[in-house]
Amino acid sequence: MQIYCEDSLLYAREFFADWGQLHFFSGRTVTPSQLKDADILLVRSTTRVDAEMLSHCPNLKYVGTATAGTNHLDIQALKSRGIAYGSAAGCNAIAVAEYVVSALFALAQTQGWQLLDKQVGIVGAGHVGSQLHNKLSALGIRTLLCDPPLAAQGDKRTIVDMDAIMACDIISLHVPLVEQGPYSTRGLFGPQRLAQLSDNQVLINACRGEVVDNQALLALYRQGRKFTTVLDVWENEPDILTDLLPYVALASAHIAGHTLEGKARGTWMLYQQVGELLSLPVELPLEAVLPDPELAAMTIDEVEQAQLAKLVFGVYDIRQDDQLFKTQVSQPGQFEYIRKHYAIRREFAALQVSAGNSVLKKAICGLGFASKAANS
Ligand SMILES: NC(=O)c1ccc[n+]([C@@H]2O[C@H](COP(=O)([O-])OP(=O)(O)OC[C@H]3O[C@@H](n4cnc5c(N)ncnc54)[C@H](O)[C@@H]3O)[C@@H](O)[C@H]2O)c1
Ligand SMILES: O=C(O)[C@H](O)[C@H](O)COP(=O)(O)O
Repeated sequence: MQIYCEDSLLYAREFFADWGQLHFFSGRTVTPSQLKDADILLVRSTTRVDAEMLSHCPNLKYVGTATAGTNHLDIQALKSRGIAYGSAAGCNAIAVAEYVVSALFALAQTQGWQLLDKQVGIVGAGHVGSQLHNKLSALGIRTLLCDPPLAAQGDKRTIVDMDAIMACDIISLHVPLVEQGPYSTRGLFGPQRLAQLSDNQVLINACRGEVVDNQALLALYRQGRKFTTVLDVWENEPDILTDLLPYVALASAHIAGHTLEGKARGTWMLYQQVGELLSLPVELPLEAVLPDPELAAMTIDEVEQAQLAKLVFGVYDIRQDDQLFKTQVSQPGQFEYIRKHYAIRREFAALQVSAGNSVLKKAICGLGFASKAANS
């Protein structure tokens, strides 16, 4: 079996090498003819799989993306060719939620907030939005969820509309890129909605760049508007609007989901899908490939913002990504370079925390850290 795999799939060799001949390719530069022998095609978000590409691959039985987003796959073309396809929904939801948590603690320090005074509006209450809601709720931070498609499907949680979201102190976007229809998200934050933001509001985009109109954002900043933005994703990646950089409080190279666990889980989910599709033995558990974390255990004795910030930054400090991005990304090729050479980042669960009492332990575990037994 010929398995063609984008070179950014972590642990592809460990999971797939026993099942066939593995061939690696580079996502942005791959040409359809390179994939002509593929039985199985495994990608991440940087490989576009469209009708033209599929027309060169007569043997293709399965296309999988080790990512949550699927907007780089032409689902209609896959269906009309009868090719099975799959994604890794939820693989990196913890990673993105922890990116946002780190952003909130970083902004709280620079802007002098108490996070408990803030209300966070979460747009898109799927895997990422729900993780974020759970983590913030564990700390007692108030959240609102907006997800009209889920509301229409009868989701039992309280779902608010965009007017309620626009009144929140912090707005965090976690929707897929939807091009058309009643729930389209392209330009969800276009010139009008962006202009409604007041100078003390925060907008976070860690979903898809095209959900926020970057030119409109730049125009508002140039007019002197002062609201805060955190951008992990950008319109037209990798050729992004670098003029925006000086105005963005925290900026990064579409790495919100790039924890080791998130990437490994994505590849492992495709391993499960191919195994099931072709009745192959699925024997390798995810844990078998993950290295032990190198993080020391930490102790906390109070649910106090500065102590929590130390824990969060001990695992992931978004300010380092921001600094690297802002100093390097304007040079040619650097957006992709930063992504490809991203440092190893673990999830909060990799850090064992000793907490002083049961209330604290509940908050710490709810945020995602592992709890260290008092006597160990
Ligand atoms: N920056 C990153 O590294 C990164 C990592 C993971 C996911 N993402 C992006 O984030 C998106 C969300 O990820 P997820 O795993 O939570 O996906 P998901 O499918 O679990 O959840 C998305 C939610 O958005 C809702 N939604 C769709 N249209 C909406 C609209 N117009 N208004 C409000 N809600 C709407 C859906 O009903 C769904 O519940 C992905 O599609 C992907 O594009 C980015
Ligand atoms: O949709 C996703 O899962 C994320 O955007 C994902 O982290 C993108 O990462 P990439 O595939 O580009 O490495």
